[in-house]
Amino acid sequence: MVKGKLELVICGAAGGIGQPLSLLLKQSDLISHLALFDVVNAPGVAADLSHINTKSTVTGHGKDQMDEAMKGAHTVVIPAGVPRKPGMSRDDLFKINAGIVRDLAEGVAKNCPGANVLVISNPVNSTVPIVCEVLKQHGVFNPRKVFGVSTLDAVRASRFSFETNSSIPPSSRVTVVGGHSGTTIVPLLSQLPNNFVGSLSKEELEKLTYRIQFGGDEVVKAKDGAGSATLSMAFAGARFTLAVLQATVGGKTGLIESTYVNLAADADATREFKAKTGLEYFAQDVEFGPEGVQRIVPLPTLSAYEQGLLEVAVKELKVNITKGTAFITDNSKI
Ligand SMILES: NC(=O)c1ccc[n+]([C@@H]2O[C@H](COP(=O)([O-])OP(=O)(O)OC[C@H]3O[C@@H](n4cnc5c(N)ncnc54)[C@H](O)[C@@H]3O)[C@@H](O)[C@H]2O)c1
Ligand SMILES: O=C(O)C[C@H](O)C(=O)O
Repeated sequence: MVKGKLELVICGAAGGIGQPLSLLLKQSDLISHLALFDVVNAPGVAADLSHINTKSTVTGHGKDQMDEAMKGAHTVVIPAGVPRKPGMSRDDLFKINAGIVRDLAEGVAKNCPGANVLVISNPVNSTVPIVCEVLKQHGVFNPRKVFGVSTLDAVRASRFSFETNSSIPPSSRVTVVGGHSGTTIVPLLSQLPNNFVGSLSKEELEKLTYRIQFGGDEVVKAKDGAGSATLSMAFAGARFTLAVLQATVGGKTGLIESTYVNLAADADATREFKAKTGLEYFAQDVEFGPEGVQRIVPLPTLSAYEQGLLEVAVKELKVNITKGTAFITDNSKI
């Protein structure tokens, strides 16, 4: 095991997301050691990336080498698991991915209990509760360090808004709250400048919102059985991961991204929302700090349309969260 100042592990590193994500993160000087873990092909991907002339050392770890990959890691990114095929919902992935994510969370608890855990594997609305419950069972849960990576929703919201009205720069950040599946995805387009929402008809706003909510399905359909978003996800995943690293080790302040977290990460700021909705997890704007979540940014005033979207999202999230939590609490191995 090669040790540097900051080790980042990618679990599922040889996959459709894992490979381009590893490539993008190999370019970061914040990372000293990039450990690539997968049940297949990790050594080959690592050998390839290790030839890139940037700072980080890259190592590959196969099926029985999760512990060595994770030992002492600062940050663990998890895109491990199967993707959707046409006609499937993200929840249809639960029966396979829940066990994969559970086992990886066990590895975190054992090898790097203080690590940031960035969950990409679907269904995110349920896999984040799985990670949290496993860490709780081991007595190492810190809600400020577990993140559901819903950044792709924000990336889509920015790009699709620009396509709708080019007064909104494609690089503008859009707050997207709720969760990461269909109608749990609530883009707060009313927060965009230049009276963006006011410039849209009701139909245009509904069409844009729907495209953001179901952007994943658009890619699954277009890939026609070859999987789901990988390259745009790698882009979004790298943006999110680097924001976490810049805040936790890079000394940067004020960085904000929408991300799906356990609301205990900022209990004071979310107490009223949690009491009103009954939700323990929710995607919201988070400002990063040295310990992960610095604060959860209070929800802005929503439009009547967004309030309606939120009410639908809350109902579905409750089901998703309960499913993930129960997978661990009702099947405790410890
Ligand atoms: N959060 C998001 O916005 C978002 C976006 C796109 C895809 N996803 C999800 O990401 C996941 C991965 O998608 P993909 O297209 O990269 O799939 P993929 O099948 O191309 O890659 C998955 C990788 O995980 C590996 N793997 C499987 N079991 C493992 C285990 N126990 N330990 C370590 N590695 C393991 C596989 O060998 C494979 O290399 C899917 O669940 C997909 O739904 C999430
Ligand atoms: O749609 C999927 O299944 C993958 C991912 O969650 C996405 O939003 O692209």
